[in-house]
Amino acid sequence: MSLLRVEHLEISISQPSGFQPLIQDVSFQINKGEMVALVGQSGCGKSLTAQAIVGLLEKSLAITSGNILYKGENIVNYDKVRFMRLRRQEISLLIQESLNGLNPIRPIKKQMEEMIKQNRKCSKTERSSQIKFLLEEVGFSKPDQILRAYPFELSGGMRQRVMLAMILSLKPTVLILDEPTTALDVVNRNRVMRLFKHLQRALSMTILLISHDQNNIMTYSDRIITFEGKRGMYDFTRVASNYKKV
Ligand SMILES: Nc1ncnc2c1ncn2[C@@H]1O[C@H](COP(=O)(O)OP(=O)(O)OP(=O)(O)O)[C@@H](O)[C@H]1O
Repeated sequence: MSLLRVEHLEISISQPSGFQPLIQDVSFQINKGEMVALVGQSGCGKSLTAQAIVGLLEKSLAITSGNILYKGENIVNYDKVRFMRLRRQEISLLIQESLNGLNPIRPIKKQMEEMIKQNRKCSKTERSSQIKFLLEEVGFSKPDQILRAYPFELSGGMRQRVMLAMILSLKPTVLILDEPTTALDVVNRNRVMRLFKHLQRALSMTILLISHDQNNIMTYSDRIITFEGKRGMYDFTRVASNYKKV
């Protein structure tokens, strides 16, 4: 059984004349433990689909048709509380704007501690060693320096890796990455992509990667789902068997 299945999804914008569809008839499925790339031309609906999956569509937008099945359950009509729980416990979305998710006037340590405290009961020692472990996992060789820093003291790429460490502390089953590496330089881009691959394998994490970076897609994804069509409303699935796998 697929872990996540999107069936004939239609997302519309509310206008005085009624709902106008922005994307229509989007269908695909993702199996547990896969890294799947979602690709397609700009504006075809990749980000909207990701936002719909985690219940973060803007107020003016709505799912007007179709289903989103997670572990067999249709989550389309979840209320705010259930979506919040889903995002905390099951499906995390990392987007460029996540960079703004850090509080500029609180040191990284406090922010990471709070995130873990909110979501899991563990001792202070356990929490502190988990935080360091996560920062090392995302490529910081001196986590203590990062923990003392304020967000404004870090580069965009470093802040993104901190956000990623915070999201990983939630131990999501599914990680949706919307253009996760655009703020990073080439070295960190490759490092972060290798990290995602490692997480996929080590934790059997399921990853949905939205990216325009052909290199990332070809090198790291197991499967590619392509949105095609004039209005960004078609899709098909292609197994990336011809690509070099890492
Ligand atoms: N809040 C919104 N209000 C109105 N239209 C929107 C909104 N968000 C997205 N759209 C429209 O919905 C369509 C799909 O947008 P979406 O951001 O999902 O595209 P995308 O495939 O992620 O594009 P890109 O690759 O450029 O990020 C586009 O036509 C876009 O203009």
